[in-house]
Amino acid sequence: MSENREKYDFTIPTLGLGKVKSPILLSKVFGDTIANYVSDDEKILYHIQVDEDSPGCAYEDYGTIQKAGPREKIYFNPDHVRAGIITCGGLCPGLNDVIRSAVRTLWYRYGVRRITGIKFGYNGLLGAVEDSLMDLNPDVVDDIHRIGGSILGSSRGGGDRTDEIVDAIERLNLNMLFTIGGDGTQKGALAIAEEIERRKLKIAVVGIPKTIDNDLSFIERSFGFETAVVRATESVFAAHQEAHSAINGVGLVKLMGRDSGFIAAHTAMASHDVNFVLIPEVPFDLEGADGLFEQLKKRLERRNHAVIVVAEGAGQEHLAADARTDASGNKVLGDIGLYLKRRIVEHFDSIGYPVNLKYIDPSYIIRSSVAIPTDSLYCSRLGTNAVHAAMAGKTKTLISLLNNHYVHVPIELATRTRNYVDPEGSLWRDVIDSTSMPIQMTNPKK
Ligand SMILES: Nc1ncnc2c1ncn2[C@@H]1O[C@H](COP(=O)(O)OP(=O)(O)OP(=O)(O)O)[C@@H](O)[C@H]1O
Ligand SMILES: O=P(O)(O)OC[C@H]1O[C@](O)(CO)[C@@H](O)[C@@H]1O
Ligand SMILES: [Mg+2]
Repeated sequence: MSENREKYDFTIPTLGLGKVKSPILLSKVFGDTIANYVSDDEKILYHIQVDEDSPGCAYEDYGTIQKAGPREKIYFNPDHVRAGIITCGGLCPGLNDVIRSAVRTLWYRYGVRRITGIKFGYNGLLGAVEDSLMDLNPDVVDDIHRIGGSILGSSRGGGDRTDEIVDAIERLNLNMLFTIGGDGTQKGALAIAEEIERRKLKIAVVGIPKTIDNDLSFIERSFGFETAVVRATESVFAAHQEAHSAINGVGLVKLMGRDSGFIAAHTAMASHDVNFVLIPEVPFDLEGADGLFEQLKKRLERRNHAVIVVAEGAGQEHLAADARTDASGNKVLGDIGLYLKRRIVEHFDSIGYPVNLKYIDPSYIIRSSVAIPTDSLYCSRLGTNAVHAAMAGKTKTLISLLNNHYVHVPIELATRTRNYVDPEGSLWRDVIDSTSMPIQMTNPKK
């Protein structure tokens, strides 16, 4: 097993040595009940699974990751800092919590007074919108955790115009940029940081990973994900209630999850009412003995009602090919929810076994909602650690939670691959167990 493990290079790029004494007064002594500075040498293990048969089974061979947190010596003199914060890509619960925490840490902990919010993502830096800048301070961000969305707005597209973006960053005199966004945003951030390096500028680029789909690698759980699952279970409860109260009732709920079915998988397990979970990682048939129609019929004959959860990226093979992409280059997906709704009703009508199907698509209600407390707390800590990283001169770096520690992960590593539900892993196995979805449905013979 351990032979297959890849060794990752977790080296964190920096702008230079930290020579400035941090204005945050912490301790270097363990046991004095005062929080300690974190040194660059404090690391955690990436792989914690131990395979006892293999020599040197864990430890350094498989990568150690630098812990995030306040450094005793920092790179930037806080008086000289001009920080920029940007949110890009789709909305996600907790964006405002991250902004709030970054602003408050810059202001109160480091004494930074020049903080600029860039509105509507990378397009805001490209002059595509009027009044694209916003001064940020603790008063402005005081209550923003109580509202969903991002006070800065967001957008797709434009991220590949790296030269123009760096020109704008130079014009604004920024020396640190916080990029809050998903894989696309962070790929853009890396390109920006590389151009900054080519121009021999000293500007830190630190990412805070955001994706409601939970599909970023090297991030244990992305912020907003728990909120999404909580909100999604409310829709499943409604779908179940409707289905349970009808003759041959079928509740069909479509959830987000473009390439990865984490929200669908977790919601199914958290709600205990779901019978069929359809995710992008696991193909399924509609027709045939192991197809959805036949298995749904069996379930209805047995229990009179059924609930199906489908992730938006599931079953795309059933839909007409669509070559379109959005402004960021993401593939435009076919609407699998509406397709299933139509096909299920048509099929059961055609066999003289009509069903009463209620369809719920709560996607944007979920995505724009306020973060639940556990997510809010998480966002606060990500924002704070991002500021510590930038002040210490880290760049091309993401803040992540791994093995229950806040750590620095190179953006290059985090954006190299996507995080998927492993059809052969324990999460999907437990989904199958808890829903009793027939296992043969998940292995179509094509
Ligand atoms: N490969 C890339 N290089 C440079 N910029 C990119 C790249 N991919 C995307 N971007 C830019 O990043 C921004 C956000 O990308 P995108 O719309 O794909 O959302 P995201 O950050 O992946 O978040 P999510 O998928 O959660 O919505 C856009 O402005 C887009 O132009
Ligand atoms: O409708 P939009 O804004 O293009 O975003 C939809 C996509 O954004 C996401 O919510 C990711 O942020 C995906 O789950 C979804 O596919
Ligand atoms: Mg993305």
